[in-house]
Amino acid sequence: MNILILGYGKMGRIISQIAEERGHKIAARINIENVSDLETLDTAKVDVAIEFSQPEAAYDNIRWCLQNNIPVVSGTTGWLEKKPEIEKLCEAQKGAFFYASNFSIGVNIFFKVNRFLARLMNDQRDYQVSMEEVHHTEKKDAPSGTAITLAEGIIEEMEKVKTWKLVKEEKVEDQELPVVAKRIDPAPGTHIVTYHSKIDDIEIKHTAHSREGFALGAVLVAEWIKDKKGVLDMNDFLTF
Ligand SMILES: NC(=O)c1ccc[n+]([C@@H]2O[C@H](COP(=O)([O-])OP(=O)(O)OC[C@H]3O[C@@H](n4cnc5c(N)ncnc54)[C@H](O)[C@@H]3O)[C@@H](O)[C@H]2O)c1
Ligand SMILES: O=C(O)C1=N[C@H](C(=O)O)CCC1
Repeated sequence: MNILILGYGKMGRIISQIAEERGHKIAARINIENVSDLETLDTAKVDVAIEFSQPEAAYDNIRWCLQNNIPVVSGTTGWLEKKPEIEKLCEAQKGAFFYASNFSIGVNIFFKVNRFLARLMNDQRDYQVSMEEVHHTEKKDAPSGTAITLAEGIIEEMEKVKTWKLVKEEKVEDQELPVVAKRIDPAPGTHIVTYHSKIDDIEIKHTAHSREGFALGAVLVAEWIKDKKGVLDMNDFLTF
């Protein structure tokens, strides 16, 4: 396949490397400095775009792909207030748009464990749920997209939890799920969900050891999406 890389930073570089190791060609590597290269790119020769850029760039990048009939796989976090507009455009263009806050298989298993635990804890009124995420200091958004997906899972499963809130210390109203975001180098991504009571704590934790799992997941999805249409996510891709 001919893959367009939109965002050639920490993630874009690993994605390019894995894509080439898997026999794909890179049509172009686009960063903030060479966005204008898109004007002369032969879009007919691009099979799929993989977009890992920045919160303020993702919407325009994805819109450009859909307008040029290029299936697009995006992992950029921190721009999701505009996602409904992209979904509308995707349907109107009869295109393909795939979004995941986290492409690693391990985290997607963790998402399921998180929901299962939240369902069990729904009846346990003495426990207070909280979350902590740890990422490297260059990360632009907080909390992480992964933390938001975890929080949304908990909110859907637990009646008493109505919203999540980014906090410095874990002391909030009973209806709010507190999320603490720590920035410590070189952390590629750690997420901890804790249920605390006077008697005991229950904790689940996922630690990424590198960015490889995110990047491989994105390339595998790009291979899978080539002939698909519509608004898609990890529930469409994964078989578990
Ligand atoms: N979904 C996942 O699995 C996952 C995993 C890791 C990171 N991420 C997200 O991916 C994004 C990128 O992460 P990163 O660590 O590679 O960041 P990074 O800062 O290392 O790289 C981002 C790159 O985007 C480029 N960029 C800026 N504006 C652009 C534009 N208009 N068009 C194209 N490129 C542009 C920058 O030049 C930079 O090189 C972040 O939002 C991060 O949260 C998601
Ligand atoms: O390094 C990042 O930035 C990451 N972003 C994603 C998120 O916000 O959840 C995934 C983990 C790494």
